[in-house]
Amino acid sequence: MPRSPIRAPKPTLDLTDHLFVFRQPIPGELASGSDTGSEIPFPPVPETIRSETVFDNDRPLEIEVGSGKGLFLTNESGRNPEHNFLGIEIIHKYAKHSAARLVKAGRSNAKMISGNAEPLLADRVPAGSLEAVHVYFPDPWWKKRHRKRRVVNEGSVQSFLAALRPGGRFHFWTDVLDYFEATIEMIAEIAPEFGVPIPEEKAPSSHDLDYRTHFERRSRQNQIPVYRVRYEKK
Ligand SMILES: C[S@@+](CC[C@H](N)C(=O)[O-])C[C@H]1O[C@@H](n2cnc3c(N)ncnc32)[C@H](O)[C@@H]1O
Repeated sequence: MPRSPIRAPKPTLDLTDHLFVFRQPIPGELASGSDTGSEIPFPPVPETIRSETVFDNDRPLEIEVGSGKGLFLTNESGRNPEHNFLGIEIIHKYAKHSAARLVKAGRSNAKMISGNAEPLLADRVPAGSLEAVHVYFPDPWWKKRHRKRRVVNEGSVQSFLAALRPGGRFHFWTDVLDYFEATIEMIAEIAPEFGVPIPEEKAPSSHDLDYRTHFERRSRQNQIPVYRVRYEKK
């Protein structure tokens, strides 16, 4: 199913407090991050990602990998103002769109990073520091030879596990049964500290944006089954 187009935020909307840009250096390229073109003004990601460096306070930090249009971050940061929420989205225009949504909603406890979540989780998040990692409806990469591109893979699961505090949560929802089953099996094998998956229920929806994410809305409106679990680190 194709994704619906998104509108670019108004250029007058100031996103600088809500959007960091992370660009991995490309060998041979100057360290200026020139692949973001004229959009360099967004601040770079702090060397260490924690509430103190990103939000200037010490509240529990939850990270969402692949935020898409930012519905989860916007809703959840409103519901839970005592926590901080950081979304990481690799497609710049979606990261900007999500940041704009957070600005418009007046959220001071949620921000976006435009960039690849995998190296950020592996290298910049201190061990045992996160309250939760959320991955909702990751790109399926159906073809067998492309499966190694899946964002939930052996390496990222190890990073999530290391980054979470004891008792911290990893939420994984998808509508791709094969992805779901392969992930459950892989976690049981390589990350027993996550224990058994805990089923999560779909919440009743009272209005058109009252879903966990845009992809959850799309699946539910099209009667596509969704597989939802949570792990809690031992
Ligand atoms: C299928 S969409 C789902 C978006 C949203 N989670 C939802 O449920 O509506 C998956 C998103 O993950 C993003 N993504 C894929 N790989 C990523 C990575 N390595 N780091 C950050 N975002 C990534 C994609 O650009 C895309 O926006």
